[in-house]
Amino acid sequence: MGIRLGAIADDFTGATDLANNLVRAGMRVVQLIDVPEDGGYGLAADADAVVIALKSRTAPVAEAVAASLRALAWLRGAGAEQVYFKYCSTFDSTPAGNIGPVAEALMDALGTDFTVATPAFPDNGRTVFKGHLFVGDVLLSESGMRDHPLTPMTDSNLVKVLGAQTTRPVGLIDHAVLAGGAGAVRARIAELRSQGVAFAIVDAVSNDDLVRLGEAVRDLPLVTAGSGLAIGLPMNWGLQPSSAAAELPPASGHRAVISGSVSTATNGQVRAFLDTGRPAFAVDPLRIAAGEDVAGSALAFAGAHLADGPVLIYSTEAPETVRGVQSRLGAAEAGALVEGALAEVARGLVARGVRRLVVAGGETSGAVVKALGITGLRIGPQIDPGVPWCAATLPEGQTLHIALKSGNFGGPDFFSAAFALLEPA
Ligand SMILES: Nc1ncnc2c1ncn2[C@@H]1O[C@H](COP(=O)(O)OP(=O)(O)OP(=O)(O)O)[C@@H](O)[C@H]1O
Ligand SMILES: O=C(O)[C@@H](O)C(=O)CO
Repeated sequence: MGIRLGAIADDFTGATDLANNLVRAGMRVVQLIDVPEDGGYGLAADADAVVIALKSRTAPVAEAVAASLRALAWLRGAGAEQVYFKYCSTFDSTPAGNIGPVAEALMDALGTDFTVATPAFPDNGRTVFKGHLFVGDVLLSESGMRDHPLTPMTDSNLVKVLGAQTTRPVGLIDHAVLAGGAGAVRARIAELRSQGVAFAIVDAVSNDDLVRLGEAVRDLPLVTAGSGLAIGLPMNWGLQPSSAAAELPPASGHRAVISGSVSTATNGQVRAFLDTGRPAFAVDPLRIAAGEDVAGSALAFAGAHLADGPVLIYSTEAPETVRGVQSRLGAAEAGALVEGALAEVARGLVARGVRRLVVAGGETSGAVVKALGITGLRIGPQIDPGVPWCAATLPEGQTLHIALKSGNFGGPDFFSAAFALLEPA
């Protein structure tokens, strides 16, 4: 039997976030790192859903479209009955805008003239009302996303934002329709379709809204959303939440955290870890730039402390410190130096017996997973909203438990909570 749902995610930690919500709603999920090169369908054996993680969010439009179509072809080969295009819950898009063109290309390839679009994820404070996206209590355009270096979001009106990214008409399914249940949503979809509307932004302020929407879109070949809509889809295949969907092999081996994230949430989590007095090593980009073997020093430090419990290797710093480094080295160069060093640290930690690894930061996660040669992840139990433990089979055959944390996700004691979750009950 093939998979039920096939998903294409436009970034790495976003893919894990989606997979996590699907698992919580009862699906067994495998996340693939990019499209497998030669078949690779064995990776999807016994999965209900496969999420393919791309790096297409900020790629040039033509590249994002081509990668998404490659992923679609693989998912159809795996038997996917419905396709889910996952983007960020803050609808991150460059001014050129990849969400519209990718969605259009997927619609054309699937031969469908209509789809829905909603980044709502109420559990993480993302809600859509009258087509406007809120982040916590403020409009998207008044949130920190306004100043994002790659994807600044200065308009909260998603009908307008998506409308600027597509030649096709964009409409709205508003909260009053959602309140009427799945039947009312289906009727509104039929109405919009008859008017030639191709995309409907959908309001959702609660998980109940997303469950109603999930039921209503059961027969659409393509849905587009943040990770929130995932909670309403598995039940369309008769699947119910169950802990069995999140089962991973038992975990053992040394524990470590690698943090290359510079976000506010991660800064707090690193501080909380340091406050516990556990061993921690700071990676300084300026020392790497000066030619010092910082990764080697970090590994020597870790080697001396791994037996005592989790070790943290981090480059996480407050925004003003990061800006200072970036002004001396250039932002891209600083990022590349740190990612290279942390990737080497990851390889060295695994060689020293680390089998439970937490990684903080989307770019950092991508660099670490690539360095470790991981091609697929089995998704396990949730640590905090959007972040599950996963199990990966390393190229040498060992199992590595790994958690990939998006910068802004997780509570203040995330690192300790993560390891506690893996302890036998
Ligand atoms: N001290 C530092 N100085 C300069 N750049 C750094 C420093 N520490 C990390 N970086 C770089 O900053 C970038 C952080 O991106 P990353 O995606 O890993 O984390 P994030 O942006 O906080 O999280 P997310 O993208 O998941 O929201 C990486 O390229 C990383 O190498
Ligand atoms: O939807 C989100 O906010 C996250 O899954 C994400 O995409 C992080 O980059």
